[in-house]
Amino acid sequence: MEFKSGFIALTGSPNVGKSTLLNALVGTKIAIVSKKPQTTRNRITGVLTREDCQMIFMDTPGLQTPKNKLGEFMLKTAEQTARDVDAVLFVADAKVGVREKDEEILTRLANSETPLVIALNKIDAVDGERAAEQETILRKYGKPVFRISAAEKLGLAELAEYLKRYLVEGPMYYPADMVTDQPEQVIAAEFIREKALKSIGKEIPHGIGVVVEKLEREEDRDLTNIDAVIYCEKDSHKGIIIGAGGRMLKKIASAAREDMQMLFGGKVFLQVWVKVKPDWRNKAGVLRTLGYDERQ
Ligand SMILES: Nc1nc2c(ncn2[C@@H]2O[C@H](COP(=O)(O)OP(=O)(O)OP(=O)(O)O)[C@@H](O)[C@H]2O)c(=O)[nH]1
Repeated sequence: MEFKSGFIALTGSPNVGKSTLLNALVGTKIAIVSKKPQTTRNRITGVLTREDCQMIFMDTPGLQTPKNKLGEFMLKTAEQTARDVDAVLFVADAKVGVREKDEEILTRLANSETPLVIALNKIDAVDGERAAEQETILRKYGKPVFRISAAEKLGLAELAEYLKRYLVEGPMYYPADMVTDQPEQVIAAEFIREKALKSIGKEIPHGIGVVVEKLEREEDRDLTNIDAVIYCEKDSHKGIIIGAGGRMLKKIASAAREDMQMLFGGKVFLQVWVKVKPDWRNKAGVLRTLGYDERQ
């Protein structure tokens, strides 16, 4: 039996459930899920290994009109990824419906040489009629459309089976037990960012970045020591993140620590600081320190 492998880009508008889908397909919490749009900023790779094949998923940042350097970088990364892969999996949201922007992107993707597969997600949240209506819109592009629910794990086996046809005879790029190639620091930072976004709600819209400055293992004690900094734009935001008596920061850190313990195994000792760096999103240099490398 020949072994097949390939790279598949996950793309679609913000908040349609790409990260949830990646996690559901790969089976371990890697990509970051949040109710806020635009939470995926890194190209997090999920690896699905089976006896006969390996699929490497790229979780691309949402495609949208860029508003600042970070946005420009995100769009560029998404488009580059779509060109370099064996297939593109476009995710649409049955709840919100197919947007004008989705149709623009689908038109572009359908005309490109890379095979395109479309998934209509969140079918658990709509009735059959609504799902059928959205599916009709998506079928216009003459590409396969799958109805799925990433959250309820519906239709995922069929989707994965279909995607296998785009794999090509090739090596196992990653060891069978590996689920991501992101450096642990980046994943740890994403965990903190996700918890902060969830806890702080709308008060600091996208105005934070997280850097893990130290990640050291003490194998004999089964302990990982992590130091991280949350960057925000304003003093008032720093106050919100820290919270009265430091309670908010404590809540963020302890929730993040739980996820880290699951990922790294053993105990995690986590220390988080909050620093103000005005306008951090528009500074290419800072973006690089935060792990968003333009050269990728
Ligand atoms: N009802 C329902 N909700 C879902 C499903 N999949 C994802 N969601 C929810 O949709 C929201 C966005 O999910 P994400 O996985 O973060 O979406 P994303 O496309 O990765 O978002 P970006 O990182 O902004 O591009 C979260 O609140 C998820 O819980 C689904 O199948 N059904």
